[in-house]
Amino acid sequence: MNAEREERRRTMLERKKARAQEEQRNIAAGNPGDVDFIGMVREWRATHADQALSLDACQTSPPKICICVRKRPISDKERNKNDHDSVTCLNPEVWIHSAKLRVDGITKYLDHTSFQFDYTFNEDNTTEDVYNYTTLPLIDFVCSGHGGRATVFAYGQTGSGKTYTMSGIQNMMCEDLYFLLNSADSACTTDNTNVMVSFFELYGGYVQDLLNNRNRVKVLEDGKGEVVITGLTEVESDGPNTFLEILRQGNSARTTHMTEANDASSRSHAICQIMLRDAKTNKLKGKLSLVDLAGSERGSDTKSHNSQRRAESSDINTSLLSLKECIRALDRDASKHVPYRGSKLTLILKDCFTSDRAMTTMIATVSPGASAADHSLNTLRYADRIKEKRSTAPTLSPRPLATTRMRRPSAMTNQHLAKAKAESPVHEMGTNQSRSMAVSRTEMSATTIANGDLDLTEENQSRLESETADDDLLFSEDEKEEPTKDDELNQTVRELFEEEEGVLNMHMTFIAENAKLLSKEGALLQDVQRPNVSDEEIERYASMLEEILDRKEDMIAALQRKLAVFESHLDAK
Ligand SMILES: Nc1ncnc2c1ncn2[C@@H]1O[C@H](COP(=O)(O)OP(=O)(O)OP(=O)(O)O)[C@@H](O)[C@H]1O
Repeated sequence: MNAEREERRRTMLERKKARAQEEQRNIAAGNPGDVDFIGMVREWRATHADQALSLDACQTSPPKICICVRKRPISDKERNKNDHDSVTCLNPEVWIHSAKLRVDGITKYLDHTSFQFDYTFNEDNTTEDVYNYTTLPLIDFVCSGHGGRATVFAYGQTGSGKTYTMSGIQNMMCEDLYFLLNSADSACTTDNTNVMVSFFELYGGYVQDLLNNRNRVKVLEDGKGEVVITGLTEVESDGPNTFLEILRQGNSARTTHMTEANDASSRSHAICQIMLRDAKTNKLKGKLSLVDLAGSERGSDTKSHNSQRRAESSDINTSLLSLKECIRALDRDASKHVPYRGSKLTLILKDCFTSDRAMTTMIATVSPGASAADHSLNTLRYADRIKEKRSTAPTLSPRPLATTRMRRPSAMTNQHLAKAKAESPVHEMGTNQSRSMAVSRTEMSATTIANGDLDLTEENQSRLESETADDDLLFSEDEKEEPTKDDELNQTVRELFEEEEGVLNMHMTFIAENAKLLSKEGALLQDVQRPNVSDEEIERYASMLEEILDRKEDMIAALQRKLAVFESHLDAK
């Protein structure tokens, strides 16, 4: 027996030493954190690496809605907190690994959740990769001169890389836009088309003009259903250099605000719109909107916030829920309703959802840290719901991408790009590539209102301006009187999604609590299985087990009640 005990001790010591060595190796490689978990993820990756497809392999004719995921590299701040990388992108899949304990409360194992999108970009992919596969086709589409509306959204948790990705995309598109406008087969050329740029922020219910001292401007929808932002600056850009300068001005207005007002940037939606207007008639020939959305934190993060912050969060949640519904509606039958009045954000982007010549890209950004896994899962679920149903792109056929992907920057533009890169917080990484058991969900039905081109003649503009009252969000008299089925539907959709969010939150809490209880049960069982356990200890075991089982029963009953109410509302609506 002594020899056996010695042997066990020796094995344990060896294991401990090997673990410590591995920990040191992980730290040296900039990968601190739970050694076992890191080891399991590493092993998982080694056995699954061959699942990743090349980005080219996933490229089809651009879908009407393209949803992709970008994972950023783990940051020094996360490393210092001993956070570890728990996200794996195997294009077109993304996997979230969660550390779990078995019933014994000791044995660790990995739980994996995966989703599949059009593309997934890992930490080694450059912003240029993201741009080439997601945004470049949209620029081509808009430049074809047929009134195309294209929108690129960056969505994700605060700090997950939305602004990093969006500012990189902005910088890269400057040149391609003019290259395409000047290409031989283009219906839009710089001779017959004016490139107009506006840049504004939606913060706390206000629209602020980033190209004009953050002036507050008004959003209004006239009797014809056209949405206009009155007083918003549109700056003409005559080439890539001017374009970069406009972007720099808009971004710096945002950045200044960020330092002044805490982390306001993460609470605002920043929208950069590039309008291609007919040089003679001012008619809109194409529009590209680049939208850096506000951080997608959930209600649970805002419990400690004051009422203003909670109102902001509620505003952001409403706009993000509404946005999801509008993009989903885009992908459905054109006769269906688009609930664009659900928020100011979607109202402003109305023509991007109601035009039959619309294309949308959603770049969902995720932080790699295990501590952000819940947020990352929420981001991926949000993106996953948008892409359930697929339709093909509008009949306009974009020109071959090869022409645009081979960008030939002029010396002068290069200088500007270098300057812009130096000024922007964007730093590039290398290149690589990286497929869900995407949960199929019940679709919410809705009905579409067709919309004509936004024709901003001076007369129209001044008429709309004179109609502007003190309210920031105005509707024509016709619109006000209308009892609006839209509003009711928006409300229903919002309520349903808020309720769904409540169920998901409760379910997640249930899982977390259940895991804790399982650990307790494991420890309890182990304790009572010792030799020579006293009667008192067995009694204590029985009473603690009863407590645990009661707690479980309560939790299951509460979750069942919430689920039943939610299901009855789903059926009713
Ligand atoms: N792909 C990436 N490669 C390297 N660094 C990145 C990448 N993505 C983001 N970062 C860095 O991570 C940090 C947070 O990024 P960023 O500001 O873009 O996040 P965000 O989602 O826009 O946050 P917020 O909602 O608060 O504005 C920045 O320091 C940025 O430089």
